[in-house]
Amino acid sequence: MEKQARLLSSQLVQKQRLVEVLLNRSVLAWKEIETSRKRGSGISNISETAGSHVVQVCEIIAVQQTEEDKVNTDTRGRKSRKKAQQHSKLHPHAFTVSYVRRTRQHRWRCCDITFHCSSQALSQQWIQAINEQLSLLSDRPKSLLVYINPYGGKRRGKRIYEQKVAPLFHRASILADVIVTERANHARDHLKTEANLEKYDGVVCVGGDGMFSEILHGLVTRTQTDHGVDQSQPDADLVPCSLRIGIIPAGSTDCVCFASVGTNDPVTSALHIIVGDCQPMDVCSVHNSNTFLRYSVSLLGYGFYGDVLTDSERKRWMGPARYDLSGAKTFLTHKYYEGTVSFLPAEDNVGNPRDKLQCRSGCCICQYKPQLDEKPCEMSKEKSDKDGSGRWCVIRDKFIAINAASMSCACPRSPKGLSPSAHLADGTTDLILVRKCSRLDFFRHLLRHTNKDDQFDHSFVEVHRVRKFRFHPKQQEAVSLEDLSETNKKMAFSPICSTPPACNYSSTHSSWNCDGEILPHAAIQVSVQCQLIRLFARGIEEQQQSVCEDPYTLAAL
Ligand SMILES: Nc1ncnc2c1ncn2[C@@H]1O[C@H](COP(=O)(O)OP(=O)(O)OP(=O)(O)O)[C@@H](O)[C@H]1O
Repeated sequence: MEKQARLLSSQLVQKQRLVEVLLNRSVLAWKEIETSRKRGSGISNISETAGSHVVQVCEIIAVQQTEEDKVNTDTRGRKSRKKAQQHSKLHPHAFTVSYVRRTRQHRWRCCDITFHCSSQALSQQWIQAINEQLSLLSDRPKSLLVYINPYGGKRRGKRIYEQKVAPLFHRASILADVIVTERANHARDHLKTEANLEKYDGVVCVGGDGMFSEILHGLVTRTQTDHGVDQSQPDADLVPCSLRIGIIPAGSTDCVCFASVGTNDPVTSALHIIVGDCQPMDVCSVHNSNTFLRYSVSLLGYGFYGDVLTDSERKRWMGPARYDLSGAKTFLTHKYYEGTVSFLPAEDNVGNPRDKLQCRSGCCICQYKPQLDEKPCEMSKEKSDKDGSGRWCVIRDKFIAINAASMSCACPRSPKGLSPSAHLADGTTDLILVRKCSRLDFFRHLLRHTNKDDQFDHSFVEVHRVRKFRFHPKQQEAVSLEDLSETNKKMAFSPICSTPPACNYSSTHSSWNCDGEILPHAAIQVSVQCQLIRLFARGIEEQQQSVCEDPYTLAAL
């Protein structure tokens, strides 16, 4: 590690103890001089070695002069107050540094530390030196456009923003223009056409996954329009969005926030925005022929997950309990759907869906840049087919579920997620095919989403990491496996009907669940757009990362 030049160092007072404080380009560090009393530190990103503390400059939120009436508020009891008064006579000026402190389960908090100085000039010198370093952090946003869905989740979006997020933005001197949405798609439409995006360094979404999807569609569509790209073309090379998106979780489902931060906590998300984190994210574009349907960042599910969503939408009045009821009902119905899945395997990807390598902060699989020459597909049992952009694999079968997971889709119900090793930004999606099987086998497969067993380790399940895929349903009756008697077998394999409504389209086809929205088409083509957007996040940190202790800084103290 290269020795960093010392920018400033002084003996200051912190909580009535004399400390040596040092600032260089990367860290603010301090160490007690009077005593070397060891304190229980708990979980923290401040490195504490024998009374020395280190905070990374990039995790400092702000520094400000401490108001006089607050100088002694950190003292309890009469004795310590008296001692504090003596100290404050000698060190009447103070400045407070607010910084990120990690707590449990990937949560961040904003902590304050106050240093007392003997002179106003010294206090100002410290404030100026720290502010100068903060001003060099060019990734930090200065101006944000915030959309709040007042009806998301438990209708607490506005309160969450005003009480937990706005004060932090204010402290970090971030200007925010706030729009409280008045209808569904208000944010999407505003972003698409009206918003003056040049004014902002990022867009913030206060709401759940549905609200995030609005922001995603608005921003991606606007970017393509501004660059003259026609997003209705399935093979169009979409232009990545320059503005980052911040997600303040305030919905009933906040999967995207969870996958990119590791927790659904508004304060943590606000702090990731303030420090200017950046997490690239893949986006799937979904088309039907030359018609653009939607973008997806998490799950595209046909069959089981499509049916659960369709049924649960009819039960919205029940609240979140509708998902359990619809899940149970769909499971008992046990339908399968016949069709053809074609996919372009991501053979140049360094990972695979069963390698148990989870996508984490600084993920090497997402950072790997593959060569563009694609090797031929080695799957012998499937027919292969060329479309000029690589070797496609084709599977015709009866499926209970076809899922494409562009991220792990981990949530409290399924802590590992649908595809535990899926990556946020490697340009692929994990295509999971669950073929026709018994109800018991399907139950065993579902159960494995909740325990440590490999959910892909079943003869009727296969998983492929792909860059593109297509699905074409066979237009025939979907049947309940339970009722598969000779009579209805005949019906199940009856000739393909020419007009879908004549053979009850809704029972022969499932719907696609596209990040929680129902798609009206069964036949779709999907293309993964590598790193099309960026979030104010850094991915899930491997463990509670302590800052690397800077030995030179500590030695200098
Ligand atoms: N002012 C508004 N009035 C009604 N609907 C809105 C408004 N603003 C946004 N929406 C819509 O509300 C839907 C749900 O919002 P959001 O994702 O924030 O909450 P949620 O509780 O997680 O959603 P869900 O009901 O899907 O679980 C979004 O699809 C969004 O388009």
